[in-house]
Amino acid sequence: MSSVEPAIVAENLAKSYRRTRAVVDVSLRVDAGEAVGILGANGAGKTTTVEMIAGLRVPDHGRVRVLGLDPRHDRARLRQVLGVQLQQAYLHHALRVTELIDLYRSFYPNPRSTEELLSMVDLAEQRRTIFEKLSGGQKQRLSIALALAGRPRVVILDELTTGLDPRARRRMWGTIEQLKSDGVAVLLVSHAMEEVDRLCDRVVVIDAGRVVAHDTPAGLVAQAAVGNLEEAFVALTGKELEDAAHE
Ligand SMILES: Nc1ncnc2c1ncn2[C@@H]1O[C@H](COP(=O)(O)OP(=O)(O)OP(=O)(O)O)[C@@H](O)[C@H]1O
Repeated sequence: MSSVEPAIVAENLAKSYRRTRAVVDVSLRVDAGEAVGILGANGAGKTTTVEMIAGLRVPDHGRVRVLGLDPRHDRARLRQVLGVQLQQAYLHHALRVTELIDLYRSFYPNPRSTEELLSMVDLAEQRRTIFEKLSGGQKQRLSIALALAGRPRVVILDELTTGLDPRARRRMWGTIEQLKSDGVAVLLVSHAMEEVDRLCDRVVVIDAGRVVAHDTPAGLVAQAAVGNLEEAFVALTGKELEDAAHE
């Protein structure tokens, strides 16, 4: 594998659920050490896109490679290099935080230590808490720790900080910046403009299953001739980011 190989390449992805065309045509690329954001209104096709990239859904059309691996055929090797945090984590409700972390660590040859993971997501005090007793934000932080347990070279994060308080959010941003400087490739689905602006080198704007813009945050603002990323999003898609209004 050459060092210039992109971490993620997705070409012309499409996926329909019965009559819903969730993803019509999405292409994107993420290189090592960069973060690429996917912005889109509710139902735009963001989660479906990242699920196809992670190998959790089979595309109707298109091609995905993650570090040169085909998610459908190289599943076992992919699991060693890819960390995925999805919106709904299906975790064993009766296990304690450290039991879940240690379970995930056991999947990898050289995992992060339990202490490092607890500290990265600020859950040291909850180490003995049973999963179902965690708050929503704590559950989310745990799912991020689990995604990072195996020192992945590629990370997919769906709604990284939605529902987290400002302190936890800043801490997660620091974690992502550290991952980037360690050469990890990050694909980030977000509704939070401030987060995308701060963390993402490039942004893919999706509307109704298609890429409508793909540029740096500053490039999108310039393209739309507006004052900030949120205004650029509205100008490019004609939609508000619903969730952003509630943050
Ligand atoms: N399992 C499914 N079965 C049927 N339709 C689905 C399924 N998952 C998603 N959809 C539909 O596909 C479209 C895209 O959904 P998707 O979850 O990919 O969008 P999203 O951009 O991630 O939205 P959100 O911001 O609300 O999470 C929506 O119309 C949604 O209702």
